[in-house]
Amino acid sequence: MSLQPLSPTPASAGASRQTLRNWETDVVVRVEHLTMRFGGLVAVDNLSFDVGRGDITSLIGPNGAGKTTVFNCLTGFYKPTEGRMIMAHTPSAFANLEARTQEGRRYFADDGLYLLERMPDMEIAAIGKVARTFQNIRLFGGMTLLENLMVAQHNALIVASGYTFGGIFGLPSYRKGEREAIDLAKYWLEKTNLIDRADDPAADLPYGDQRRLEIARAMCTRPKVLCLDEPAAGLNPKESSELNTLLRQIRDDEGISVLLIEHDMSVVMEISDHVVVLDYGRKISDGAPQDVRSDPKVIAAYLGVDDEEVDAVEAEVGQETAERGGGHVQVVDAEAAQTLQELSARSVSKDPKGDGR
Ligand SMILES: Nc1ncnc2c1ncn2[C@@H]1O[C@H](COP(=O)(O)OP(=O)(O)OP(=O)(O)O)[C@@H](O)[C@H]1O
Repeated sequence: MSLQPLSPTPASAGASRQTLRNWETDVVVRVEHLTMRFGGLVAVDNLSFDVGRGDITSLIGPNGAGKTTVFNCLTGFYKPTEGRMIMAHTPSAFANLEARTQEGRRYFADDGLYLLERMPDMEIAAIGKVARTFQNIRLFGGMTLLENLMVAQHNALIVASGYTFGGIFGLPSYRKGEREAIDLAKYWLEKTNLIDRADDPAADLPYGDQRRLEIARAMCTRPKVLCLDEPAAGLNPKESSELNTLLRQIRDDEGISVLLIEHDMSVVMEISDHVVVLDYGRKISDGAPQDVRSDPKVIAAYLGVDDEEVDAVEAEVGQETAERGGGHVQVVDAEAAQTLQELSARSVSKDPKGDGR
């Protein structure tokens, strides 16, 4: 089956991703001064960062750094204590931001501007076009793969039924909507290499396939931003590599912006355009992967050293660079990436296939 990409291939596709810094020039999601408190615990502390349109942006940090809390705020599961989160469907959405914010409404569809902190989770998904997956798999195990992807398109089918009994009476608009929903589901089953199992119950799939089915289900909601919470958790190296390919396709072929929480540094460093690092709810580093991975503050955070010891880590990283002479930054980078990978593996203490929370 060959279907057109869901949205035009972005102009950036095929260009050297390393040279693009979309988060500085074309922002799809802006997080401004986000704070989330649980009683006395500050899980996210005055956090600001931008997600570039058409980028893969990774949110990393040690366990408990606040990454999932940021996702829960962005997708409406938590109402943030303070801060603003802006979804911009078009680059011009920011033009009247301050005036629009004063108006007190939740979103301005004509401007492509969505103030996510004001919107309930259903609206964020359906209108804001932000989709997500969870740390723990949340499929309908007794339903087939195809049915799982049809359920994800419930909103579109309700519209196609004219908000009536159109489905039961077989209205032409409903039949057309249903055909489109099946086509879209098949498209994503093919993209995720699951088409041969379309009629099997989701619970019968191996773990790695269930992870990909979750991504397929999120894509069936036709998002503009896809938030993935540890999609590589529990995957073997071959499955991780397939996941990298899939996420690149989602970015390059579909033009979807991806926001990723991930502990697997091989995934993060290989596919990210932009990395934001949290520690104790605060941003400690923000930039291209090659800059972030050799940032002493990041290495120190993963080592769990105190603030006053960061200088010592910085000196050590600098000394290694000097010892290897000029032009050896790559060597240090590779070592730093390896260090991060090891430290991050050490910091993941939970069972990735477990319930999480
Ligand atoms: N609903 C909640 N009630 C109280 N505390 C919470 C709640 N959700 C998260 N926290 C706390 O907020 C802090 C940040 O948690 P969060 O899950 O966001 O971290 P994380 O970076 O995603 O961690 P991990 O990598 O382990 O998933 C932790 O101290 C956590 O215990």
